[in-house]
Amino acid sequence: MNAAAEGRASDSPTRSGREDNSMPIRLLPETVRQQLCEHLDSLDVWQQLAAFVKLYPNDVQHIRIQSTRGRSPSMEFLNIWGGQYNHSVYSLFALFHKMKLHNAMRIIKDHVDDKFHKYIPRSMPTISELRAPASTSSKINNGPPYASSSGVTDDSNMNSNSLESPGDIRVSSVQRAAQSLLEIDYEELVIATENWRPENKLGNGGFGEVFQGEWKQLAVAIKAMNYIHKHNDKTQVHLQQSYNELKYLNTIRHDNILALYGYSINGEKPCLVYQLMKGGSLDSRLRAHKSKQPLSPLTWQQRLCIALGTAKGIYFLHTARSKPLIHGDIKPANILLDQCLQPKIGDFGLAREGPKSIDAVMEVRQVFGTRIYLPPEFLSSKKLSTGVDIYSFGVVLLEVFTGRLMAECTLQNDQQNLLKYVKAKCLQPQQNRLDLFDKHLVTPMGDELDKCLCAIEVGLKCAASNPQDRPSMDDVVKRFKTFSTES
Ligand SMILES: Nc1ncnc2c1ncn2[C@@H]1O[C@H](COP(=O)(O)OP(=O)(O)OP(=O)(O)O)[C@@H](O)[C@H]1O
Repeated sequence: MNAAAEGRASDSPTRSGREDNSMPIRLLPETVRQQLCEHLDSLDVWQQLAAFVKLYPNDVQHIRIQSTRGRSPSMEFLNIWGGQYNHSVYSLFALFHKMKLHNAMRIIKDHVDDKFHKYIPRSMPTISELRAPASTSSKINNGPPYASSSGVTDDSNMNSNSLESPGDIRVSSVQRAAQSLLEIDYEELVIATENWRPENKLGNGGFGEVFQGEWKQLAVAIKAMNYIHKHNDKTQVHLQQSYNELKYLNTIRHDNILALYGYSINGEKPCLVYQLMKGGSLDSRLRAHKSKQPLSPLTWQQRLCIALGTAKGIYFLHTARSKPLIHGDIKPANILLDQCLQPKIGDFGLAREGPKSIDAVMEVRQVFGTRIYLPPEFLSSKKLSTGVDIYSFGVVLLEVFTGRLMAECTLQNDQQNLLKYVKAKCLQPQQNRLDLFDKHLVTPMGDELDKCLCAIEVGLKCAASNPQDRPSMDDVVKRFKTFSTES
């Protein structure tokens, strides 16, 4: 009998003998299972879990097949390990403990005896742990560029400057990152949002809720973290929750990068305060025809301007410092639009310093980002370069001009759908290519048609499977400048 059947993980955390009289995994409430699986899927750890409990190869193969069919691999793992092999929630808790999956321990802690809670580290969760996955399981390892207590670590080959474990984060480094940033009194944010009035809520994100408000005559968006810490260690919360946004967003000033105004840590919940982007996210704008109060679709010219602005923002990230900064999660949801529909790139939770130069490649231990926007060399060989952002940008371009969203293609079980479809269309005569364009507005004509076809062509080049075939962001910006009415 292998370890999976024997319950190898059950001798921990206490090693005081089996504690398997706890609830069987299969009886975990559905909401908890769901939350747990979304979290584990976002970390992409099912293979490590399966290896740790020595699941039979045919079980592993079963999970792999189900995963390619769009099923949650973590749910499959639980079904096998918890169902077939009848392990208890305690065993699962012990397994997570061994694998340092601390947030997973937190998710199921109410279903194991209180005496084991002490095995959950007292340290505050990292950004990666706090970022509950989005509604799909496509987001993988949201971990920021440091070894996370979720057990997912980056490669030791990585430049040490870009690799700080939560324990390594010094107050001084965060203070440095926050130096030019205002510390805002929480009460001012309560007033700004009219006491977090539900009508002021812009949406929910992985970190918590986002509200709009008026603070000192300034229209702001306030991200209120939903993690309520219990250890009264506000400095740690500040360090670990805000570090990446502070470190990167606060040090980069560019018209196409979202402005971070300040932070607040003296209240009920830690908050980050940003410029309010009245046009919402590009993602919501591309889906606007489906909303209850549909907005008019973006015009072709607006799409071309959004493409140019986003390309400029990425180019800046890749070139502003001696080492490129890789955003790592370029997608329509992270491109925000101001009232004039100018784009700004936000969400630097996954940004990291890249290899030594714009053309260099480095290997990392874990993939991070949103799977459907990630290139094959990163997904399969964990090769990180500026090419990752370029590929993601290419996918975004195809979405913007075709009006077809990758997430929706994925629902039809074929992530390559959009790329394949566009590639095939581009081989056809121009007349047939007209079908490519977003059907929610009049097909472009004349000069505009040429520009939009070129934009799609650039999108396809950026999303080339071979990173060598992708253009540089410099080339992309130059190309879009010629399409734009901007001088
Ligand atoms: N500065 C802003 N101005 C206007 N709306 C914003 C701003 N920042 C975020 N939002 C909106 O608030 C909602 C939540 O945003 P948030 O960035 O927290 O989550 P997300 O990007 O959807 O998810 P995740 O953080 O998991 O990637 C989204 O609808 C987003 O468009």
